[in-house]
Amino acid sequence: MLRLENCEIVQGTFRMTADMTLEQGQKYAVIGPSGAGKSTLLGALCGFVPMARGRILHEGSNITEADPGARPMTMLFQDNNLFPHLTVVLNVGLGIRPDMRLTTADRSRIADALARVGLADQAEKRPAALSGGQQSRAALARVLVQAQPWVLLDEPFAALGPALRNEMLDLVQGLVAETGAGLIMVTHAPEDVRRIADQVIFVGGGAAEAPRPAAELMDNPPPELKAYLG
Ligand SMILES: Nc1ncnc2c1ncn2[C@@H]1O[C@H](COP(=O)(O)OP(=O)(O)OP(=O)(O)O)[C@@H](O)[C@H]1O
Repeated sequence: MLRLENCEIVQGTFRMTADMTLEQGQKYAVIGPSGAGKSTLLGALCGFVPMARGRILHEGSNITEADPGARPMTMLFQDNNLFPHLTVVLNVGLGIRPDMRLTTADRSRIADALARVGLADQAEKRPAALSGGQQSRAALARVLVQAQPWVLLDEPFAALGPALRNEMLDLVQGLVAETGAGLIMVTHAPEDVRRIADQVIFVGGGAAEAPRPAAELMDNPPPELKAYLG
C-alpha cells in the first residue's frame, strides 16, 4: 500500500495537494488538463519533486525523505530513458547494476526480461537501431528486471501509433499482473484509461483527487472530468 498523507507538492511557483491511499496490484490512470500537475504528482512519489508538507508511506514506512533510488518504484518517461551509446543488454542491465558489472546471473535475468518483451534477438543493438516500439520494449525490460512493487509511467507510449500503443499497454498490463506490481500511469487518452485502468486519479484545480473506479467514472464523469474529456 502506498499512502500520500496530507501532501502539498511544490514545483517552482506551482503547488498542489494530494491525500490518497493506493493499493498494491491495482492499476491507476492519472488524468487531467495540461499543466494540472500529473507529472508533478509522479515526480513527488519518485522523490524528484519536493513536498512542503505531508508524508509518503509505503507499507507503513515513511519514505518522504528517501532518495529516488531507494524508493520502491520504477519510473518510465516518454523518452524511455535509454542511453544511446549502450547496447540493449547494458541499458537493461543498468536497472540492476548501475556500475554495469553484470554477473552471469544478471545476464541471465536480463535475457529472460528481453525474451519476455520480445527482444531476444535485439540484445546487442544500440537504441538508434531499434524502432520506436522496440525502444519502448527495451525500457519495459528494464522496468521488469528492477522488479519494484510500483511501476510509474508518464505518458510512455504517447509517440506511438494507436495499434502499437495498445500492444504496449497490453504488455504492461501482462507484466504488472505477473509481478503483482501496482501501476500508476499518466495518460491523455480516455481509451487508454478504459483499456488498462482499475481506478482513476483526476488531477485538476490544484489537487490530485482520491482514486475512483475507472469504468464508473468514465461512464458517468463528474462536471470537471466531463469538461476535460470534451
Ligand atoms: N521544473 C519546473 N519548474 C517550475 N515549474 C514547473 C516545472 N515543471 C512543471 N512546472 C509547472 O508545474 C505545473 C504542473 O506541471 P506538470 O508537468 O506536472 O503538469 P501535467 O499535468 O503533467 O501537464 P501535461 O499534461 O502538459 O504534461 C505547471 O504549471 C508547470 O508549468
